[in-house]
Amino acid sequence: MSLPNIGGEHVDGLFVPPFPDPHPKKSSLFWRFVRGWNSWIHVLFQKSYTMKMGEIRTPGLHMYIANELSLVKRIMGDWRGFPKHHLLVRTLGPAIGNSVFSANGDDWATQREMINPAFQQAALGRTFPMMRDAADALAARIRALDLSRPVDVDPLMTHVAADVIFRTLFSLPLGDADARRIHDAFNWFQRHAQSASMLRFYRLPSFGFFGRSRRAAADIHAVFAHIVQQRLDAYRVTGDSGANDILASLMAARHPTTGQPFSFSELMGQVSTIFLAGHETSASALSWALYCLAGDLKIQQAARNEVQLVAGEQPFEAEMLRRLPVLRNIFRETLRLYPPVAFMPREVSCPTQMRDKNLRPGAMIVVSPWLIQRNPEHWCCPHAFNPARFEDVENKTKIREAWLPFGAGPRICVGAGFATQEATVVLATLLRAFSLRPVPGVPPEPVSRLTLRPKRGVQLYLARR
Ligand code: HEM
Repeated sequence: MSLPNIGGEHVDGLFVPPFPDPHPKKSSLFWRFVRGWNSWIHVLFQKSYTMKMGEIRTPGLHMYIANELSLVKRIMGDWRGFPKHHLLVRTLGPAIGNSVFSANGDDWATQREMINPAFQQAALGRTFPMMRDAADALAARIRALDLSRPVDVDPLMTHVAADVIFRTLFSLPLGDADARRIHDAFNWFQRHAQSASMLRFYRLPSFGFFGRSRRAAADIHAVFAHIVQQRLDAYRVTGDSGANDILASLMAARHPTTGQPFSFSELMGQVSTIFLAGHETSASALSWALYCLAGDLKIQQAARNEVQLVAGEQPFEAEMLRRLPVLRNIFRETLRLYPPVAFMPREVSCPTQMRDKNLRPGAMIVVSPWLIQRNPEHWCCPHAFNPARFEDVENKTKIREAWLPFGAGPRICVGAGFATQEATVVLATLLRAFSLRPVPGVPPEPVSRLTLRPKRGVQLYLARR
């Protein structure tokens, strides 16, 4: 059961996009189960947004939420003391195995060291033309649609984000059929993984949900397993990685002490992680950014003017992106309002005191960008879409500490620079080619499972320019 959305309208000259109206009081165990079945953000109540630390008990889990910024810093900075929670690791297992997103301790540190080079500045520069090609292919796909009707931009954003990852991982564009297969399979995976998690939190049998999430994950793997196998076989024979892409960098990576490369199954784990962590999140951010731009025509026009001033009708170049501050702030503000990873669960590894609470080993402690980034103590008019807030130099420290859509500390998103470059080129391409208008009466509804997505897509009118 979901709460009514509020927002989707202008208040005091600012566009307030939709979010679930928080419950006045903490719900009972039963209602938390019912609401959490589909979406974590629908379990929240009013005080969740301002409390420093909260506590929730279910039959199978003792959970805390840490909102106070000093606690957030402590938790996110201590990757040994607060590893990824084993329930999250188990939920993600079928999709990403033991890879850099889910590993803990020294194993994580080694994996991170091995994948870092694929995302460094030089590598990012190499990926730019592939991102631009994917953005151009997206604009062509949209031009071929019947634009007299509303368009659901969400599957289009999933397609372009998956295409960007496909091109940068494998130097190959992603076909329409595979894009659809991935979109459907990951939605299916998220739905069943969410249900399986809720059942575990309540110590209930998983009723086959875990098995169904495994099948969905296998469907996604089938799209690229043969590519990884062929490239690895050729690399093992010739020593030639065959291209200058992320897969080449992963095949060339060596364990810092043993000198061993990733095995095929380790490589599949890293590729799946990069593929899923990299496209779901970016797709979500892009869909919400387009919705917010459609909701505020003035901001939309300001961003378009900036793009036109910097690039005119020329093809985009990487250096141009640095000269698009309005667009960059639109992306930041979208990630503030709709952080694709809304909750980051960690595990308490040894007895710990936090505020007035004694945390026991095994408890889950959650840091939530969704809550912190909508807390009125950190952000003025927290639910309003106001990209200009990021220009406020007086608030720089607060912005740095209370804005964490990419996480924080040593486990911060390895793809943050990649995602920013990708979103900027996709949004700039679309703003130059189309104008965007909302469809009255159908505001999107955010739901939060593994990632935060619009429940029934994002319907917009797009018109050629
Ligand atoms: C808007 C887009 C993105 C957002 C909001 C985002 C968000 C995040 C967050 C919050 C984390 C940390 C999770 C935690 O600490 O529990 C994370 C980790 C990660 N992200 Fe992203 N991400 C985005 C795009 C990408 C892209 C494009 C890639 C790769 C191409 C990527 C790859 C990863 C990986 C591999 C990790 C695990 C890092 C580690 O644990 O060492 N992400 N991301």
